[in-house]
Amino acid sequence: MDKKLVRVSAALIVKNKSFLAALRPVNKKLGGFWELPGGKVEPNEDPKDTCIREIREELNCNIKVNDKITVCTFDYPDFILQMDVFECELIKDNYPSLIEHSALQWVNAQNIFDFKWVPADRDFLPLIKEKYLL
Ligand SMILES: Nc1nc2c([nH]c(=O)n2[C@H]2C[C@H](O)[C@@H](COP(=O)(O)OP(=O)(O)OP(=O)(O)O)O2)c(=O)[nH]1
Repeated sequence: MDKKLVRVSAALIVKNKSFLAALRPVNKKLGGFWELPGGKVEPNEDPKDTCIREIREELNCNIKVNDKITVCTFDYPDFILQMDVFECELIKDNYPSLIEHSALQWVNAQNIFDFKWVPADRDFLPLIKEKYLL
């Protein structure tokens, strides 16, 4: 049987040459790995709107979504991921809250590869480091 294609939108929330990473809870799929905040695109939803909605749900804050950085495709054992990654910024006076994740962390050029990232994200982190953190 063909694997299911799962469409996801992820937010690279950039601030002062750092971006926000979130730790997936251990009881979830890919638990204990770090990811970009975001989630599944709903039917007929614009992927940019997915980012805005998910960041409100997961971090209780408002973001502005800028350009698409990359589309990441990854073949997981049980599904195929197709994830749009957008450059985002926090709207003034918005601060992320820990709601659905186990931890949040600002990541910079020095510590980016110290985190245990979800497998799909490992592919595009060098690009992010070069473009946004240096
Ligand atoms: N948000 C996010 N998801 C990612 C990233 N990299 C990556 O492989 N994924 C995967 C993990 C999940 O399988 C899927 C995102 O969907 P989700 O956030 O709704 O996942 P979930 O496990 O919380 O949801 P569910 O299946 O329990 O409903 O994409 C990433 O950087 N950010």
